Amino acid sequence: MDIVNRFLDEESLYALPVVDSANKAITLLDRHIFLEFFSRPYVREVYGNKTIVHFLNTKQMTYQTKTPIMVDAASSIDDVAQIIIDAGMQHMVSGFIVTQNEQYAGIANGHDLLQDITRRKQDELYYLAHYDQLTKIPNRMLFNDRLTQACREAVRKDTLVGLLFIDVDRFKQINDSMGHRFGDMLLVALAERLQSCARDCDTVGRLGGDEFAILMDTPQDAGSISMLSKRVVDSMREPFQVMGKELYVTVSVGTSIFPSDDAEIDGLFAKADTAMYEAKTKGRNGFQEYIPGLSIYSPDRMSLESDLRAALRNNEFVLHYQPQICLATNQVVGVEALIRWRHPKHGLLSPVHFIPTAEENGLIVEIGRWVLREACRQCRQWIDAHHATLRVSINISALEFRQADFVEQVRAILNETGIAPSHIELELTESIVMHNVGAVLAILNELKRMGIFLAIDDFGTGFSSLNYLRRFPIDRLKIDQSFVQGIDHIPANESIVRAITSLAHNLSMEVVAEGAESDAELAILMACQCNEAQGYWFAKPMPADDVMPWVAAWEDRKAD
Ligand SMILES: Nc1nc2c(ncn2[C@@H]2O[C@H](COP(=O)(O)O[C@H]3[C@@H](O)[C@H](n4cnc5c(=O)[nH]c(N)nc54)O[C@@H]3COP(=O)(O)O)[C@@H](O)[C@H]2O)c(=O)[nH]1
Repeated sequence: MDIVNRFLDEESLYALPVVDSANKAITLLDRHIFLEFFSRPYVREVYGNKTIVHFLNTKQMTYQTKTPIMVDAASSIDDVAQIIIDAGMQHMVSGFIVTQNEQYAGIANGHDLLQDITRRKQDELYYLAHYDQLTKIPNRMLFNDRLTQACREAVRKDTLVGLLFIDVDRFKQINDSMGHRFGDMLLVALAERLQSCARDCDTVGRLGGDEFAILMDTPQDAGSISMLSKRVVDSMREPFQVMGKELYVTVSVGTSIFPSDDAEIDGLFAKADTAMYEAKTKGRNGFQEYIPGLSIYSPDRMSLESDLRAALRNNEFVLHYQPQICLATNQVVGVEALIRWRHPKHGLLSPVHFIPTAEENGLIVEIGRWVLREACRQCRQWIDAHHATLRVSINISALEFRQADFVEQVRAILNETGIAPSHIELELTESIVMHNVGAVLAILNELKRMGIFLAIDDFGTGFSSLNYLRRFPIDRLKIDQSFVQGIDHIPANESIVRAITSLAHNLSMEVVAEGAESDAELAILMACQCNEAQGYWFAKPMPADDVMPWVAAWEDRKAD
């Protein structure tokens, strides 16, 4: 072997330093050779111990072999370290030639190697324990630690600490439609963007999943924390380029301040989390500071799951309805059914608190069936009592839609409640319809044959193939509210809404704009030729009993 000869010839090699490079193929010279070459005093000791050959359990190799022992190519220097340690050879002076593809790499002194590896192992362990492996930013443990330190420092100096809790809107949909690798790459890009918003003295951390946090060190006042929150939300306006695709992402941010909101770390997190949910409830893509009175509801996943089962059993869900207005006639043409949870302890909870978990644990199928039945029953009652001609739009989750008997379930509920299919619209997301397109097309065609209306919800936030879109029997595209909000002063939003409207009209679809809140927004939506709109400008979602009186009042107001 070249390497052996070279090794034996070049005594000077003995003095070379340890080469410490992980993930290289490693050759361990047979101890017979290095024992001859290296320090005699240690012979006895090594003889007395297990040999590496023995340790590796490589049967064909004996102690006397002159052939270098090849460790698996995937072995790293850490494996060697493990061998040294396990074989009880800490006291060996020298003995390892580390090569890659039989290239000389260096000579290791047992002590040095061990020390070096121990130090690096410690560094690695610290890194693993404190940094998120995907995004390379501090993980929850290190973030908590820094927050604790910052709060101690703040007490000493009588200053403040700001906590921003950041959740990516609709991350599950992105993961489901684009795959987990794409989702991972997006999280990496998000972490970078968040870091670009913060100052060097702040800490940006990943708490897990699609949750991030920023520790704002010694903010001047609550205004500085709001400014950072706004910067974070605004920074998402630029689309992300991930794996050759362009994607618009929004985030919801909740903030809390030490010590005014809470003097304990857990309390600060709970309050920022509560504020974040409030931001989501207000339509996502925004920030909210914690204000006393916001109901704190942040159960762990397990308790939420069992609470949700109990909620189904105890009939704690309720539907609220938000009017949809035809912009040409100003008439109420439909209502969207939106679920709420009348929680026995926490009052009326927004779906942002429980729909994502229900989608993860599968309970959404049962909840969705309840929503469908209840919305159909309610619509039938409005028709019977008020001769209403309303259409009720119902949100359908991916898991519900993918049930093998979804169409049959819909048909059975329509029959059971006696509602005509032309009063019902199902809202599906882009991620539902653009997945397994052949099967989806068959289901959509079947629903369409029944006479049900079909809409794509949150249009613009996912990926739609225009080729598929034109083949689907879709009646309406609902433009996501993130493009509607601020449309009067964000030129990009207006361009997006114009593009979607023109696309929809060319495909013989109508457009509903979601989240219209101001006169100015509404004026632009009309100028963009949107067919319908819904949003707080008209009305917030309301209990079923308020709908007909609201419709009557709207008609009266129109007549005046
Ligand atoms: N699978 C199901 N998902 C459901 C169901 N019911 C609701 N949801 C989904 O939960 C998300 C949050 O819904 P909600 O808190 O009800 O918020 C809706 C509106 O209240 C809100 N909205 C409407 N107008 C405005 C406005 O002018 N400003 C503003 N800030 N928010 C407004 O938007 C939500 C409507 O969302 P969408 O469905 O996209 O039209 C939401 O994702 C619901 O889909 C359910 O039964 N099943």
